[in-house]
Amino acid sequence: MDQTPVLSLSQVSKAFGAVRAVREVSLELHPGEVHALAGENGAGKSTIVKILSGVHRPDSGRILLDGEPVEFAGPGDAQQAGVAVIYQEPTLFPDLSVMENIFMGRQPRSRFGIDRRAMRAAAADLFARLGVRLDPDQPARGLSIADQQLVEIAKALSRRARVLIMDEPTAALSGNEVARLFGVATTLREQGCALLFISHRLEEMFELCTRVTTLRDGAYVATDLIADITPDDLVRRMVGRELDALFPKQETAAGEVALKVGRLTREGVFTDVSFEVRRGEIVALAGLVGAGRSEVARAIFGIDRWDAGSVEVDGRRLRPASPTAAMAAGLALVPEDRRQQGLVMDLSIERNIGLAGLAAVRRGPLVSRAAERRRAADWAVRLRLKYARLADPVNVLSGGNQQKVVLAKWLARGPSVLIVDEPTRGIDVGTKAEVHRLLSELAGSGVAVLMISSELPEVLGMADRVLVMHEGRLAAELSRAEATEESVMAAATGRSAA
Ligand SMILES: Nc1ncnc2c1ncn2[C@@H]1O[C@H](COP(=O)(O)OP(=O)(O)OP(=O)(O)O)[C@@H](O)[C@H]1O
Repeated sequence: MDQTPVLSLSQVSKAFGAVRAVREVSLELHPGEVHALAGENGAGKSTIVKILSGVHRPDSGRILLDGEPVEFAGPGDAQQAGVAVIYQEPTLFPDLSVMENIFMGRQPRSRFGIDRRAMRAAAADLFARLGVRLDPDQPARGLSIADQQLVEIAKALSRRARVLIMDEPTAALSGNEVARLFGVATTLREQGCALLFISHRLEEMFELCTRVTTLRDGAYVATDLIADITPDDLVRRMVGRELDALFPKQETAAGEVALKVGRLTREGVFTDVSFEVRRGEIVALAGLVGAGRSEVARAIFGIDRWDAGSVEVDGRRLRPASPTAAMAAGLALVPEDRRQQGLVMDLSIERNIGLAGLAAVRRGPLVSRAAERRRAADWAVRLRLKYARLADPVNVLSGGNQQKVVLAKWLARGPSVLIVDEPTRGIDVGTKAEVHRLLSELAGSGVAVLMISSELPEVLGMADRVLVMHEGRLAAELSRAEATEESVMAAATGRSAA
């Protein structure tokens, strides 16, 4: 590439105390390219994003804008320079309309005040440029995450952003929404924007990106043309070793029914859901985002009430709407939204892992700190957690490593029925295989596992049976042999009868 990059980093380093998050990393973003930033959990990707967007200042090294050194004293400076970040879950003002969110503080004015007609036209124009349909007058409240991201992208465009950074934007999107986002990204690239794209899904990097820069343990590994490398090459660059099988599913004989859900209904959310999970089985709950899978899980675990039906664990009926009763019966739920439901952010890693399983480390009325620490250390190794000290608060961990702490917290409890909602979302390829092996081992040891997953390869690779939900109902039950990409998608989109 002979043009000058719009934005680049040269030999940039950043440490947090003893943690050297980014070490002498260089990165060039050219107009008209989608550049992937790859690396395992804790490799330093988000730190790079924060340096590019003016949130963190590098300890050493330079940021160059159009080839000239710049300093971003804060996010405002980076924004001024045309750098915009689209986060996985944007934070719009719910009570304002789509167009007010876009033009916040910069509304077009006429002699009589804010010119709503001009604002509406400008918003419509931005959406037309992006090739998407959204109503400028709609309130932001109630927009899907995918639509909220589009509002953020429109906002960035309206500010004439030249560099768009997307930090794991696809993690919470459905297949169609990902396709739409990729369409928008391609349009922006063709219009001359530079895009930096972060994802843990290899296929996405290969579909969308032109080049990829890989980080490992904060250090720069390589920048490659996507066309020149294979997914295996990329994994090797990220992990620094060969990977074992990604779906190490053990064959197990199914035992007694451990979880029995009968005609469970929550009005307006899901209807007449019945199924069983036996000891030793991994049953996947598949379906599109919004089909009601997480809602069923939350109701089973007692977080949400249900209107009709029953849940039995080991033959005993559960008291509705009581997570305490569910836990006492041997049920565990690893929630989808881990930050809000899974962790106490300013408590230490070891205390967070200990939280759900206090009984196991309790001697008399006291919790043994030594036992808690040993157990936390043991799980940290098993899940390849990247941390400085177990006494550090979980909020200093990278996003993916926080996910691992939630997993550890529930796995450490030794449940008899484990419900995992998107167990590997945000988790890097190296650890994904590890999590799959753990789930498989747990099932092998007699745990009944109900796994909600939007990743078809994970569903097909791990499940003994696949239940598919469509619009709040079970649309199909498929054996491991019957479950294929086509059969699951057909049921998930309502194209096949139960
Ligand atoms: N504010 C902070 N204080 C202390 N350590 C931090 C802080 N922010 C990041 N770190 C550490 O820096 C390292 C890199 O973290 P970063 O969030 O950049 O990783 P990442 O590649 O984005 O990971 P993931 O894929 O899990 O999101 C991690 O070890 C993390 O714990």
